[in-house]
Amino acid sequence: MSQLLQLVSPGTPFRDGLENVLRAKTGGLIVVGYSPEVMEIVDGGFSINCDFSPNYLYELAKMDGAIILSEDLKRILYANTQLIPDSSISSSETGIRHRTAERVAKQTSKLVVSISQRRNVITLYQGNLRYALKDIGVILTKANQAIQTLEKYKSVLDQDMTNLGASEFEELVTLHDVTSVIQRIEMVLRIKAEINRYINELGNEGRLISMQLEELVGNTEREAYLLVKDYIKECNEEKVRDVFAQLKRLASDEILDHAQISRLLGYPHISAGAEEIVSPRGYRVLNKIPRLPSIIINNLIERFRQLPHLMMATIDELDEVDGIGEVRARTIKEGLKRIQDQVLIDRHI
Ligand SMILES: Nc1ncnc2c1ncn2[C@@H]1O[C@H](COP(=O)(O)OP(=O)(O)OP(=O)(O)O)[C@@H](O)[C@H]1O
Repeated sequence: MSQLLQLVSPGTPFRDGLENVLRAKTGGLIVVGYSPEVMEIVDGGFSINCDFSPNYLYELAKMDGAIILSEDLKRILYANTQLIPDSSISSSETGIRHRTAERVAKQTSKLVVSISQRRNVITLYQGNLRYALKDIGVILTKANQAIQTLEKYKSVLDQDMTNLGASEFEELVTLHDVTSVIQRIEMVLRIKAEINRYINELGNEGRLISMQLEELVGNTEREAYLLVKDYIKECNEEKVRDVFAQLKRLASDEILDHAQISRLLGYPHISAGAEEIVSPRGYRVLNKIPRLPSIIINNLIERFRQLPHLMMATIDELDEVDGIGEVRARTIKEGLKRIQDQVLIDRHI
């Protein structure tokens, strides 16, 4: 769907052409791509074979019948053709143009666009997908509302993350604290995905929204990834990826279920374990220390296993880790202390 929307996003010549036809109120039926399956159901018309231009599309739409474009939308191949799709293919549309469009899309898997003459709407069909393009003003309003919601959720998430960070240094983190933060992250990511859909549909009108989104949550996926790596029972890349894949699949009410999320992290006995104290490995904290390569972070975690042990490590002990010399050991020790001080101050704001 998002690829489809990008194809017809505002600012593209194709969208300009569709808008021209819509404004002219001639109606239109357009097939994108000319494969053997399409050839089979096309009858009559003229071969045009010229470069695509929004104005040509508008002129050709004045004629009856369907227009066929090349798959890359660069050429207009045929106009004034009749499409004869298999009439046994089901269609929920009532008008002939729209019914034809839906059937052709199902039969050929090509993108078919129907522009209604009377109802002022552009409808996209591809396979079983059907999508009526919305007015840009309406989408912009929705996208702005979603950004406002996102801002609120993100600020609560930031505070929760800081509080979690502070509890980590005090060794007071419960599994419940961790699953709460993961819930919030997932909600933020879902709003982000919704806004991304609007951005796709807005094309170059969505630039400002896109910048705001990047500013607000550009880093959230990375933070979420490190958080899961910090707490998942068995830490390997495949398991971490799996947690995110499964989180995505949860229904909205399931995200609120702490037991579900604990299970994803590898803690199946939630009723007994909700208040279980857990310790992070230290991925999030170590990633905040500037210029610390990931290989060294991995070596540190392999050696000390948990953040509390890492915090207690002396400069000599840090120095013994592969890839760490005395200077770097000092930087790490100071970095850890600085992050601890900062997070404890921030928590009490
Ligand atoms: N099989 C077809 N092949 C090509 N063009 C078609 C086909 N069926 C309908 N059309 C086009 O649709 C026009 C008539 O559509 P009709 O008014 O029945 O459609 P509709 O779905 O109600 O759309 P609208 O909302 O534009 O009225 C025809 O004049 C013709 O240009």
